[in-house]
Amino acid sequence: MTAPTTIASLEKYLASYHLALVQDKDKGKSVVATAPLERGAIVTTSQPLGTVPLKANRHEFCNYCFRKLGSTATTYNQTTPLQRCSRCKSAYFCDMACFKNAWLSYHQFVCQPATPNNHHHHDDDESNNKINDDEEEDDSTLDLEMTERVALNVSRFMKRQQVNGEQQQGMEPNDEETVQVTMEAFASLMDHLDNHPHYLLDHYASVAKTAKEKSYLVDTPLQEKQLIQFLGRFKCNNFAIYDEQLFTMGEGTYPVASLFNHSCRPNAAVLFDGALLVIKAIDNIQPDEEITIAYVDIAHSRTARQKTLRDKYFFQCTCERCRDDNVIGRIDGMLGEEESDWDRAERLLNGHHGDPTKQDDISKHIMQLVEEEWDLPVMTKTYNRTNGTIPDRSKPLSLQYYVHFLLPFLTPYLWSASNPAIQFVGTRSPTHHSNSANSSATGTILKQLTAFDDPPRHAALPDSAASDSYHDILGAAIDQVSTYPPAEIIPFRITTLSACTKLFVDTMMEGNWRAATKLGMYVLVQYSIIYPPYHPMLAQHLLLLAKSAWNSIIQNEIQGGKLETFQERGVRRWILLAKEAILYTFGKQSTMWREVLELEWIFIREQNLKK
Ligand SMILES: C[S@@+](CC[C@H](N)C(=O)[O-])C[C@H]1O[C@@H](n2cnc3c(N)ncnc32)[C@H](O)[C@@H]1O
Repeated sequence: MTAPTTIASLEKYLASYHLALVQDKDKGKSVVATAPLERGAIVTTSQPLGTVPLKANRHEFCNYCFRKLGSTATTYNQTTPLQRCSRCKSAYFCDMACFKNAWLSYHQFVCQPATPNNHHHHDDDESNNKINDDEEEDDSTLDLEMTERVALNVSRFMKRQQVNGEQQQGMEPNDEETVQVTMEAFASLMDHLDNHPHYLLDHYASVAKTAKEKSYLVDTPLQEKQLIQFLGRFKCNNFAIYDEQLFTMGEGTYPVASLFNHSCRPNAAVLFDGALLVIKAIDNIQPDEEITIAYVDIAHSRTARQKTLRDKYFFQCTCERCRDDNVIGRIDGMLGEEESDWDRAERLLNGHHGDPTKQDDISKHIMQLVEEEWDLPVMTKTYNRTNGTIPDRSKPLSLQYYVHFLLPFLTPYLWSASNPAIQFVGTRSPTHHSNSANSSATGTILKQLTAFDDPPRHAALPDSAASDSYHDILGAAIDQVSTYPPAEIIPFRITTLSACTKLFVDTMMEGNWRAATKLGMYVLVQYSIIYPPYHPMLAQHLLLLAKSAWNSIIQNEIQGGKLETFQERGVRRWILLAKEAILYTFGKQSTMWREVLELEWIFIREQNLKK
């Protein structure tokens, strides 16, 4: 009746992906590569031991497989709505197949006939209050639901083991994640129960008690003590399940993926294929190198990241981004601190009386710059790679100068430095759209990237970035901007980034594409500094920026403006970089891949029409 104490099947599973577990004195287990892994490669996949959809939006996706309608290329035009469980009226599934799977695995136990209180049919929930109620409920019930689902799976596994005797360890390598593999990984996870604060331990105890009293768990050999241990593991191991737009849909217990340690400069990223978690290499990884993922959004300041890592995961991060002895570590000094909870509370209490350091006033100020002072055609012509101009060093570097000064460092040169296969040869040949099914994925993209009409590197600005190394280019960019006198709104601060990301979304929603493009260019500069080049956030952002810039061109033409080559060049570069990044992250099966191909197709067609 005990959990697996061996990890033989798990190790065999990892070995089939060229991975090994090693013991690290500070981190516990670590996953290392045993063979070179190419950027874009699947490091491993991980099956959920339990998933819980967020209550507030569980009507938007299948609660079993976590696919949204139309989320895959093949089902894009499918209009069949999700099917709602007719009994509880609060769970949604793609079809009978998903419903049956969910029913067998957990839904038969947790499905309660609908009452006016637990009835969550979205169409009936018109009032805002109702939706808020749902959200509050999420926090208190999510742990219980996760405990129930995981406990059901674990006890089922234990029962099967009793019947079959101890699992026979086959000799063959297992490249499939069997239940045995998942269970071995789960049993090996840290729970940090010695570190959790008292109020959480009390919460775990009460959740465990409630779960154990459920009719379907009362007779299992699992004790409350073990359920408390599960809850401890959930807290420092579980994943948010998100969609392609990176919106959270739910939470999942993924034991195999939980073996990977954290870095604020990760070399791998977590993506989801429905409810299957996929870890992908976002950089080339060498044998013996540790594979890391980020547990927190690395766009946060060092203080904020480290606080979450301490409070939720109980460790002190010492990754390269968290140290000051290297270029990546200098990013945090540049970003500074975000608005603290205290500042925010004070701002809400006191209103905001014209203090330009406060977030709302920052936003107003930025919009004024974007709408009135930032002349995109003039700036692009002034600060480009061929003519040698740099912003006046005696004046503060305001937002638009920052963007036009830094963009040439970062895209394309930072990209080509991180991926030698990308070359900017300065040819002016038109881009050929080749998408033949049998050409290799990367081959197609790289050929197109060489068709950039950027000038060759020796003609490029700034000179100090003429080095081939990613770190040198980034270091030079950081050096350059720190020599300017401080601006009223300091462009490289994290507070400016958060204001601009919000404004970028707002202006896109308003259809103000010209402003959105400028804000998007600023966000691209910051993301290029903060995220590794093939990070999913960068892929997603490049696509949004390309779309905004394209819409801006169209909007301008409708209003009688004339098309400028610099605009086309920008859109083309962002489309190509988006393709490159999407290919290595979300992959060719994703909606994003289809979207970027569509955008490219429209773009090329329009260009050809004008010839
Ligand atoms: C999801 S688990 C990762 C696997 C874990 N090392 C193990 O042996 O089970 C998260 C825990 O691993 C440890 N950990 C992860 N990343 C770390 C890092 N960069 N430095 C130190 N400890 C880390 C922390 O104890 C954290 O709570």
